[in-house]
Amino acid sequence: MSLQQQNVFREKHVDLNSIKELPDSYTWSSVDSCPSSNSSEPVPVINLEDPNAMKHVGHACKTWGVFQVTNHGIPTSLLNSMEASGRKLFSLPFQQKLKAARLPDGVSGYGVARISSFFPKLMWSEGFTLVDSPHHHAQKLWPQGSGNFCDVIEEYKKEMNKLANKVMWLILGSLGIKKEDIKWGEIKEACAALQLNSYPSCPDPDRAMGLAAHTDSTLLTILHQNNTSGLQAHREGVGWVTVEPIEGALVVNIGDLVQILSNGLYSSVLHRAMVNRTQHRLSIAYLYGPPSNVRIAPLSKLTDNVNIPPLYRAVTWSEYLGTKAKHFNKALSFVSLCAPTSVFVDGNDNNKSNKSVLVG
Ligand SMILES: O=C(O)CCC(=O)C(=O)O
Ligand SMILES: [Fe+2]
Repeated sequence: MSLQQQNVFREKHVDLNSIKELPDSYTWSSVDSCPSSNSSEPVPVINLEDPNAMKHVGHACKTWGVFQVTNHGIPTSLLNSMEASGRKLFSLPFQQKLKAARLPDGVSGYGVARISSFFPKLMWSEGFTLVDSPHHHAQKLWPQGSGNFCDVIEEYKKEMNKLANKVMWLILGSLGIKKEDIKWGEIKEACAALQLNSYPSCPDPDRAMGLAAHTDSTLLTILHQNNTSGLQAHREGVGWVTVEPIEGALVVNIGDLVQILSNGLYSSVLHRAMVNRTQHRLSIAYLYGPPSNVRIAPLSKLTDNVNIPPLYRAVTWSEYLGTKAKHFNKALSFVSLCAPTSVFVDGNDNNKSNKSVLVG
C-alpha cells in the first residue's frame, strides 16, 4: 500500500477495542426503528442425515431463506481450529492487522465491512476476506511464521466446499431439479471466498450495528458463529428473528443467485449482525458461488415462457457482483425482467463504490 492509501485507510479504520464510548459516527438510529421480533418460532434446524432432509430444506427455503444444519459432516475439531485461527488473527495488534489491509479497490484482506460505503454510519465490526491462497496475507501478519493458520484455512475451505455442494443439491433437488437439468453441471468447481467477521464487545450495543442488513450475493453462504448470538434474519410479516447459536450447527443463508435460479421460488434472506456489551463475537462465512464465467438464469424446468415467464435475466457471478456493488439491496430488481419488485433498503443506498461486494 502506498503512503497515501495508508492514510486514507487509517481515516476509515479505527481500533474498536480502544473505544470506551460509542462515537456519533457509530450511532445508528435505525436499530431502534427496526426492533427484534418477540416471535418464538425459531429458524429451522435440519439434520442432514434425516431421510427427509431435502423436504425440510425445501420448506425452510420457501418460508425463511435461512436454516441451521446439524450432522453436516464437518469435524468439530476443524470448526474449533478455524475459530481459533480467526481469534488469533483478530487479536493481533491493530497496526499489525493493517499490514494485510484490503486495498481500496480490492476484495481480499483486512478492513471494515465491505458494505460500509452504502451506509451513513459505521459498523461495529472488522473483517478479513480471503479469496485465494491465504499465504500472502499470513506472511504480512506473521513474518516470523504463521503456524498452522494457512493449513487450517485450506482444510476448512475444502470441507466447506463439499458441504456447500451437498446443500446446493438438496436445495435444487427440493425444486425437482436433477443433475442433467443444470447445464453448467459440476458445481464442484464452484468459486468461493471466506469472510471472517469480528465484533468486539461494544459500550452501547443497543445503538450500534455489527453488520447492517443485507442479502448475500452468493448461491448460498455457510456460516459458523461462535457461541455468541448476534445474527438476525428478517422474516416477512414477523420482523427480525435471532438465529441462536447451537453447538456444532452451521447456518445456511440462501443467496441472491438461488433466488435467480429458482425464478423467485426461494428468496435470499435479509440478515444483519448485532453486537453485545460483554462478549467478543466471531463469525466465519463461506461464500459459495458458481464458476465465475457461468451464466446464472432461472432454470428452464421452473419456467414455461407462457404462464411462468423467467423473472430474471441471465448473469454471471462477476456481473452480478458489479450490479450489487452499484445498487446494493436493489441489485436483484436491476436484473429483473419484470417491473421492479419491492426491495428493502436500509440506510443510504447511494452508490459510492465500484468495488465487488461479495456480501450485501
Ligand atoms: O456475523 C454474522 O453472523 C453475519 C455475517 C454475514 O452476514 C456475512 O459475512 O455476510
Ligand atoms: Fe451475510
